[in-house]
Amino acid sequence: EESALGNLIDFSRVLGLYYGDPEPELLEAYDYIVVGAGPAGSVVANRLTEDPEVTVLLLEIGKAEIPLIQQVPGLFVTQALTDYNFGYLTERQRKACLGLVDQRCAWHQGRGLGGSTIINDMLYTRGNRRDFDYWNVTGNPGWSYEEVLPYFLKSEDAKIKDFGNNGFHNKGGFLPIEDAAYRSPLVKALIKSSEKVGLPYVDYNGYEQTGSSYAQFTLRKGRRMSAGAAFLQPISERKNLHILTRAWVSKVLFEGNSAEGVTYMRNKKTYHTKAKREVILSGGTFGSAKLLMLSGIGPQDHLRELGIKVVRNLPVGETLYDHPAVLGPVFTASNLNDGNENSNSFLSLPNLMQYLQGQGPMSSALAEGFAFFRSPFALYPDPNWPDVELLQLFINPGDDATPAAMKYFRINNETMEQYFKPLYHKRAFMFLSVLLHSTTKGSLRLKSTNPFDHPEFRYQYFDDDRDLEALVYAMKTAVKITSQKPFRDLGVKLYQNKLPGCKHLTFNSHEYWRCHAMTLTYVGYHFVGTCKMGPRTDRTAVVDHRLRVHGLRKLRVADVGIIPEAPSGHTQAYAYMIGEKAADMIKQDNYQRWR
Ligand SMILES: Cc1cc2nc3c(=O)[nH]c(=O)nc-3n(C[C@H](O)[C@H](O)[C@H](O)COP(=O)(O)OP(=O)(O)OC[C@H]3O[C@@H](n4cnc5c(N)ncnc54)[C@H](O)[C@@H]3O)c2cc1C
Repeated sequence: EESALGNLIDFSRVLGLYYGDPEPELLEAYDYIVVGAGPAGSVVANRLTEDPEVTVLLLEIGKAEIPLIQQVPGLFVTQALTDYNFGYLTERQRKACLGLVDQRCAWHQGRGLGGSTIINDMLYTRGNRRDFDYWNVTGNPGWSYEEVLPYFLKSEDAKIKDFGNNGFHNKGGFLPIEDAAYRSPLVKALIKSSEKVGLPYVDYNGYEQTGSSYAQFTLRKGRRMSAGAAFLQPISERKNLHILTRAWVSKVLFEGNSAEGVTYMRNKKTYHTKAKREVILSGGTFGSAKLLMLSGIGPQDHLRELGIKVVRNLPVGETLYDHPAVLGPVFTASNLNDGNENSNSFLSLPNLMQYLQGQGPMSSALAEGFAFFRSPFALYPDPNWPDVELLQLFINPGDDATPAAMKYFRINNETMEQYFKPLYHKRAFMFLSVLLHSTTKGSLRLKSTNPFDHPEFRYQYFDDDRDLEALVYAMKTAVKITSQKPFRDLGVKLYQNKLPGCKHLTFNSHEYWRCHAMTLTYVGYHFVGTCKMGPRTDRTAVVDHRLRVHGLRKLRVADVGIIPEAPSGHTQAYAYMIGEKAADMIKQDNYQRWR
């Protein structure tokens, strides 16, 4: 990350989006201070400043987004190689990431005005209605599906051809949700083939999630719409919102048990700013947990070990879930001549010309379609509550002649050379097999009291063997789906080359797929739980149902870190919804006017 070009020259000053005066004359105190401009923080800052009387300071470590590069969906994997990524790594894995460099997976996390939505894959999924009903009945009133749906809708400006008018979508919000402008023949085959194995074509953001579908994206006319572009840029004229980039918040300041402001560092100087009403932490699952602990809120033994004065003993960082995933299975498609053979054909002038008109493969996030279904290892008995997902991509890492994909996934040389490289001149594609309800739980702690240090992660993929078995089931289902006629017509065949490390096993056997998953482990990037929401009686909870930190005043957490269990969907939609709901709760609790 230190060597990223953007760290030496700040291109965002000239090429970045404009969100208002980048060096506003600061007030001594603001009504609200929001820490972190990811999707949740951007929504909170936007909604609270609808009232021109209310002042908000939004502090963000990263920089303005550069649309020229970051809004190109087809360049998705390269975004994580820039300094818009914190560049975290897992600890060395025992049963996972075996084909990756040092047996460590990349835990990319975005930073900048938009947070991870600047570097994410733009897939928009709301999970399952049962997630929210479960949160609601486990001590979080107000979070049932019926109660959160209006907040999903509030953000949304949907253009979805087949399902736009089914009652689960809205028009006119800040956040565009669109179909991809480009669809490969593979995703069409996915929908038809899934139907043949009993997975109907559905709006997975609609009434029921089980089935297959074209993905919906945070795109506008083939360009990425980050949270910054969607929620901050359009309100750049508001004088009551001050946005500071490159501002690293290092501490929340307390008087007794009441949050009174923050300390932040910017341009090597330290500043203190006061909050008259509240401090809202939207630093993301890792950022908010880290900041709470640095401020004395966390497990008291851990804080004392580091010499941090304890403000409140709470289980911050003690819960950490992800969606464990696998790169694969991989398939070849001998009858497919769609021009997406490899990076040579993909990064072509005709494709670039098409992209400029919001079309063609470069306008696509590379992932195209989903199938959501249940494995026999599902945690919850409800038959309509899928625990696994297949995400179909129209390419594979072997298509990339640049080091981008290899670095993004951390694929080691041996695996790249022997397994993926032979596919460069063949038309091949892959699935990502994803486990939604992981039972493997990890934790996050501080490495030191230095706010710039990465957190210490304790998370071992497949710690619970059930997670691995569920993923193997998903991979076998991918093989079943691709053996149906619509895929066969495209000449689709399972790629039979064995992975290094799995060569002693019979190809396509149960043991082989277990080995594949352990070798080519992928990360869901859906980290949740470090600031878990739950009632005071829940000894694992950090915030209550109104997102107030237990036992403290004037302090809330509003980001995906509050999600109590591994969710049924990718998490950006959750973040936008949490931001919308948090903003309303803050207004209610502060008797603030809103439109
Ligand atoms: C590579 C990748 C791909 C993904 N793909 C998808 C996808 O396709 N679909 C999907 O639904 N989800 C996806 N996600 C996940 C999704 O983007 C996140 O869940 C979502 O962005 C979380 O939103 P958030 O507001 O909670 O926090 P974040 O997006 O993490 O934003 C937090 C912000 O706070 C800032 N911050 C943190 N600490 C401080 C501090 N101390 N001071 C000042 N600022 C601070 C950070 O710099 C960051 O900008 C992906 C994530 C990644 C990393």
